[in-house]
Amino acid sequence: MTRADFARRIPVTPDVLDRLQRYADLLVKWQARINLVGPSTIPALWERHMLDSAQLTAHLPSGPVLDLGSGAGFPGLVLAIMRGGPVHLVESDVRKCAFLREAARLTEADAVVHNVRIETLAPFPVAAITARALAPLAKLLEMAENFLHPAVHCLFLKGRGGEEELTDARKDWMMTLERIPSLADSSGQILHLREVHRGRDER
Ligand SMILES: C[S@@+](CC[C@H](N)C(=O)[O-])C[C@H]1O[C@@H](n2cnc3c(N)ncnc32)[C@H](O)[C@@H]1O
Repeated sequence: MTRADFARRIPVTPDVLDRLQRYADLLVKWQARINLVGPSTIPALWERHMLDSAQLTAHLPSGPVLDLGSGAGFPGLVLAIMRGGPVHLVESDVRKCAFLREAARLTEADAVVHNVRIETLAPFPVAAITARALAPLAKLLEMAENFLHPAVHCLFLKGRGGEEELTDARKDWMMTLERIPSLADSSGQILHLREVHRGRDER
């Protein structure tokens, strides 16, 4: 998938596309020095990373977003570029945070980088929580627990194992669930959770 293919799938302004390109260029440049994403995924950057992240914009409520384990900025930094912020990027690795700060500066993204482990971050109000490739769902909800409230939307990008993770998470958590097929991965889905709270459905 090229940048032009991406723009055919996701409606974006020329300005946003230009800022995404700046982000892509910086990522390729830094990737030579630090491992930001799997090297084999670089040729498919616009599909595997940009489209995969950008598809979440259609499902996000307005208001602050918290992106857990942002790594090189997927999906959080793409969302900050596409829809404005604030998007809070939580990442424990110091070098990845240096990259995220530089990428946010260069793309004029409304992103706040928190170089901490998510478990230690003092909670603040957010409208949505996003994550990709951080942890299985049950663990992810534990990590997000301080930020959960009935109105928060959780949008988690999941691959093939999503169903198994759901079964496991439902042993300890109740939620309203919508499954959305991924635009970027034929075996993947977005788990859109609302009203997440601890408990077990005994019906
Ligand atoms: C597999 S990477 C995924 C990165 C990105 N979300 C993506 O999909 O490309 C997971 C990232 O989460 C970070 N991480 C792991 N545990 C964390 C924690 N408890 N708090 C904050 N970041 C964490 C790691 O440093 C790593 O960059």
